[in-house]
Amino acid sequence: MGQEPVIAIDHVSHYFGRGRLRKQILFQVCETIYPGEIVIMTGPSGSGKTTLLTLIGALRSTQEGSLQVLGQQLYRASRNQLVPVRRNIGYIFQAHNLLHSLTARQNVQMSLDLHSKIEAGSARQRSQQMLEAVGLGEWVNSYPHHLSGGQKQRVAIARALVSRPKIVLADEPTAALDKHSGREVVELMQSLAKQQGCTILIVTHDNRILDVADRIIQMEDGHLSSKALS
Ligand SMILES: Nc1ncnc2c1ncn2[C@@H]1O[C@H](COP(=O)(O)OP(=O)(O)OP(=O)(O)O)[C@@H](O)[C@H]1O
Repeated sequence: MGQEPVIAIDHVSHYFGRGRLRKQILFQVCETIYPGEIVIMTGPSGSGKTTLLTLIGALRSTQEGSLQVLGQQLYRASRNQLVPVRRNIGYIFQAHNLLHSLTARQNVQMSLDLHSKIEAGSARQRSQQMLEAVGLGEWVNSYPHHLSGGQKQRVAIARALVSRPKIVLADEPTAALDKHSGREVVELMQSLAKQQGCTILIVTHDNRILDVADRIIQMEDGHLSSKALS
């Protein structure tokens, strides 16, 4: 492709447990993901998808192999080296993890507060605009318990994208949603990400959203393979 990869995974293995209970979960996984790609990872429950996603997200330590994310080697990286990588990643999880005591806007703005260079007034304005972009302009001051499942997930998307991350990692983003809202949510992620030029990696069991991907990869028993787009 002639471009630097955003994510370069080279013979990454991962183990849980110690001693006799030590169990290998990922086996020499290799994969390269380029800027702007939307990649969907599918595969059976327990095959290691979330484990790989959290390794890429620098949320757990790489034990074996080489894992480069945004040019930073994560294997043996120091805490200080991980912080800038995490700041450039937007995370969207199945349980949207919104704070119930904060309004939709405050939940979104929280993610900008981590970027100390953005001053409060502009953080507020950007959060508001992002909520408008996900169709929640009228719900900016609502608390999560007044929002539907789909609306909460849209707040989580606004929160993940407001800081214009270079990578979005989403774990089962549609699991709690009905067919219509699930589709809406991924199409929204797709269009916002294309506008911002970011790379998206989605883990899903949801066959209804496979067509948003540029590429589908399949995890099976800790082994990753490519899957032809039908
Ligand atoms: N912290 C942990 N300690 C021990 N084993 C774990 C831990 N986290 C995950 N596992 C095990 O690792 C394997 C892979 O789990 P992982 O969550 O990565 O699978 P998955 O493909 O994402 O599954 P699902 O689709 O059900 O979310 C499973 O057998 C799981 O039980």
